[in-house]
Formats: sequence, C-alpha cells, structure tokens
Amino acid sequence: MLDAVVYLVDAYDKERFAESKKELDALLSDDSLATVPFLILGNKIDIPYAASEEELRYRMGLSNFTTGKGKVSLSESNVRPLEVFMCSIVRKMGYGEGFKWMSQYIK
Ligand SMILES: Nc1nc2c(ncn2[C@@H]2O[C@H](COP(=O)(O)OP(=O)(O)OP(=O)(O)O)[C@@H](O)[C@H]2O)c(=O)[nH]1
Repeated sequence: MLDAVVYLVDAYDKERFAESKKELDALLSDDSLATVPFLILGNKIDIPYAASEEELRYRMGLSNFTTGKGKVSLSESNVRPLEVFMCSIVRKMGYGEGFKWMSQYIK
C-alpha cells in the first residue's frame, strides 16, 4: 500500500485546472487510496499570475475537504488527511512545509 500521495498542480496553468481536478478526483475516489494522506502542492507561485492557495483550493473542489495544517490528529477518525500547500520548486520554497505536514501521517 502507498504511504501517501503527493499531487503537484501547476498553479499558473489555470486553463488546465479542470483537467487536473478530474485526475485528482479519480485518485480521491480510488478505494485503495481511501485512507492514504494527500498532499496537494500548488507549484510556480514565483510567477505573479499564479493562482492563490484559496483559488486553487476552490478550483480543485477542495474547499470543504482540507483537514488542517499544523498538528491535527486524525487517527481517531476515518478522515483522510488532505492539505494544500503552495510552492515554487525552482525557488526551492514551500514544499518543505507540505512534506513536514504529510510526515506526521506516515507510520
Ligand atoms: N517559474 C517556475 N517554473 C517552473 C517551476 N517548476 C517547474 N517550472 C518550469 O516549468 C516548465 C515546464 O515544466 P512542468 O510544468 O513541470 O511541465 P510538465 O508538467 O512536465 O508538462 P505539462 O504536462 O505540459 O505541463 C519547465 O521549464 C520548468 O523548469 C516553478 O516553481 N516556477
């Protein structure tokens, strides 16, 4: 079984959000991934016109599904950990926080 899924979205390529949402939805509804933590990374925030975190969350249909940043214990619940972190891979920023968040849910 997978420990986690890291899903990277190009936050600058707004025209492809619908396509990206479709792919993500397929993964989210895959029974074999039902309890697997999902880290959604919105990349390329160094570009001024890139989507904000809020816009990305909305466009990906995740507004009501993120489980909270920081230390949030979900082990007592059936809730799958899912969060959105914005990053710039070329600037080497943002994803570290995401991976740190994710690591608390990996046994
Ligand atoms: N400005 C910026 N450019 C980036 C960043 N990360 C990757 N790129 C650049 O984006 C270009 C295209 O790479 P990707 O977006 O990863 O392309 P891809 O997802 O493999 O291909 P597509 O499916 O066609 O989008 C490359 O030139 C990368 O260097 C980033 O954080 N900021």
